[in-house]
Amino acid sequence: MKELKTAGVRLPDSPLVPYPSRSLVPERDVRYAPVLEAGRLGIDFGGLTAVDDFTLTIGRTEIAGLIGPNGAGKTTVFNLLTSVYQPTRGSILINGMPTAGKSTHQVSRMGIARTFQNIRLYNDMSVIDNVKVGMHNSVRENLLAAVTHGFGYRKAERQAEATALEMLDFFGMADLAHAQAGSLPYGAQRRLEIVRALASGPLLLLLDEPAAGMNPSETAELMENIRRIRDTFQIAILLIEHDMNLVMGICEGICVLNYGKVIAKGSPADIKANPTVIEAYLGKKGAKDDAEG
Ligand SMILES: Nc1ncnc2c1ncn2[C@@H]1O[C@H](COP(=O)(O)OP(=O)(O)OP(=O)(O)O)[C@@H](O)[C@H]1O
Repeated sequence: MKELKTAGVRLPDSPLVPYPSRSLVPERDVRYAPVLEAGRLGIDFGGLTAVDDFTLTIGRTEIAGLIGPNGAGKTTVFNLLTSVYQPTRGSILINGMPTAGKSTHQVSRMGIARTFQNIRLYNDMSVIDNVKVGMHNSVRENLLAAVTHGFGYRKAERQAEATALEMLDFFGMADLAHAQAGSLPYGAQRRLEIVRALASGPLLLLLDEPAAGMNPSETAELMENIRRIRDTFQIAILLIEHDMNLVMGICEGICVLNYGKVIAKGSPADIKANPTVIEAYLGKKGAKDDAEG
């Protein structure tokens, strides 16, 4: 397996004591404390309870899915996990540390990165500069050095450039490094968003509808890339996705939301066979066909 020199976060060398895992895939990551523990999370917008009693544990190297009908509260969960919203109730631990009261930047430094449902790149900037923006976590100390020691800053810049190129190469995009981000084809822009999120060195990567607007071959490539990201960087991935082939094909554990509440958790096989999910989300006939297929 290709080892990136500079990017990514490694699991600790010596395993922790056995952890009583409550993650979506209990047999995975049993020796490590979970990367995410969300406990009884809830948020109200005025009179509307968008998310309620949301409890989810994600293991260190788990690929997990968050699914549910339109308006179920999936993006709101991402906004809670990344401190875009502060919860009305409940708690979030990232790598064992509470996020209560933290800003989005602080939570990013704690190890969460995300992509958005609608692509949010700096279209006028180059591809590589977009990746370098994503690296702000690791180079921020060096920005201070820019003010105090010019040499340190130039060295940090060179390192950032090399790391960004290495990351782009990992996704087959090194030759596009100096193209304008906004000029890339749609699929490449989506890939760049993921590279940029990864560049911050997260422990947990949140992908909001990564396959939206992709054709079947782009989706197949995306699935392969998601697996490669997990295997190479040894991080956890939580994705929101409506493409059930992708979700069932790639996620080891799935959490289903309906009207802001968790209605099921389990393996793809469990979810496909769960009558509550079939009724609430997949549609009786579609889910039955899928489960039997
Ligand atoms: N800032 C907000 N103010 C008021 N209501 C909100 C806010 N954010 C989300 N909501 C409401 O919370 C509910 C959940 O929305 P959310 O976008 O999380 O659903 P979703 O599952 O991501 O849907 P989709 O699959 O369509 O993206 C919706 O009723 C939405 O209108």
